[in-house]
Amino acid sequence: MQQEFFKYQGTGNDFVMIDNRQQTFDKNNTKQVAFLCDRRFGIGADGLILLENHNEYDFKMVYYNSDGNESTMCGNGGRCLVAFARDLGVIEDKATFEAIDGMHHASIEGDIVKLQMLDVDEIQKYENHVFLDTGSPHHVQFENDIETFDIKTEGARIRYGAPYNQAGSNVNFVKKITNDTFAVRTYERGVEDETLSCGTGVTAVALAMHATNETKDSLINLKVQGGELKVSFDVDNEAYKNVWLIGPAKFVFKGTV
Ligand SMILES: N[C@@H](CCC[C@H](N)C(=O)O)C(=O)O
Repeated sequence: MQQEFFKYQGTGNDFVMIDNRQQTFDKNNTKQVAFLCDRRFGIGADGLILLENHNEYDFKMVYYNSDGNESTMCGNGGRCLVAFARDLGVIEDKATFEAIDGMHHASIEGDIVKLQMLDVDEIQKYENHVFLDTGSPHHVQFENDIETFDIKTEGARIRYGAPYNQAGSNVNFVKKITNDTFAVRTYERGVEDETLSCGTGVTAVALAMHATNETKDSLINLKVQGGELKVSFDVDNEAYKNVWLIGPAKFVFKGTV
């Protein structure tokens, strides 16, 4: 059977999008998802996302990593899905949708998508790193040599090492640029490589930088390999609420495979 697809990217984190409102996509076919994401034999993407109908909300998001397995929340993918939903005529400029980590609000203006992320009330601080879950698990650590650092080798070592082991964590390397601006490079679990941007990752970095007093700001600029994102939040005691991930999400091309 021929499969129509749409390709979107958010700061270089790229996704195959499929309109699955008619439930025609075989959701358990891990090999097919991995094939569609393969950059040499398939379309090529960091992940694949299904847009499905939802009883209560505008739509439902189902996210797969490029290894073919369904995974936890993808922030850039969520932003791209909002752009896809707008382009399909499912929404106008506002959306409420369900993802694996719960309900999300979003808005879109041109190609800028604002996506509300999970509230975060547990941030684990260690001597050399911070761990938190922003819809997906994230290890955050400083790396001053960020431009030349071997992200893939070191990221994989941390991702597969204790305490994460096989279940794994995404790994973010951070360099402070100014009090409200940080450079970030991310090794992504399920892609098993560096991606050009990670939405839940930069969200984790912004909250981790605030929680460790590296910044007092609540609107943080994140420079990633594929562009720039912003994260804003409110702080209530030690909890982070009203967390928004903001940045571009763009249609690239569509086709049939
Ligand atoms: N690219 C994503 C994160 C996707 C999930 C991650 N690879 C995992 O399995 O934990 C983002 O933009 O948040």
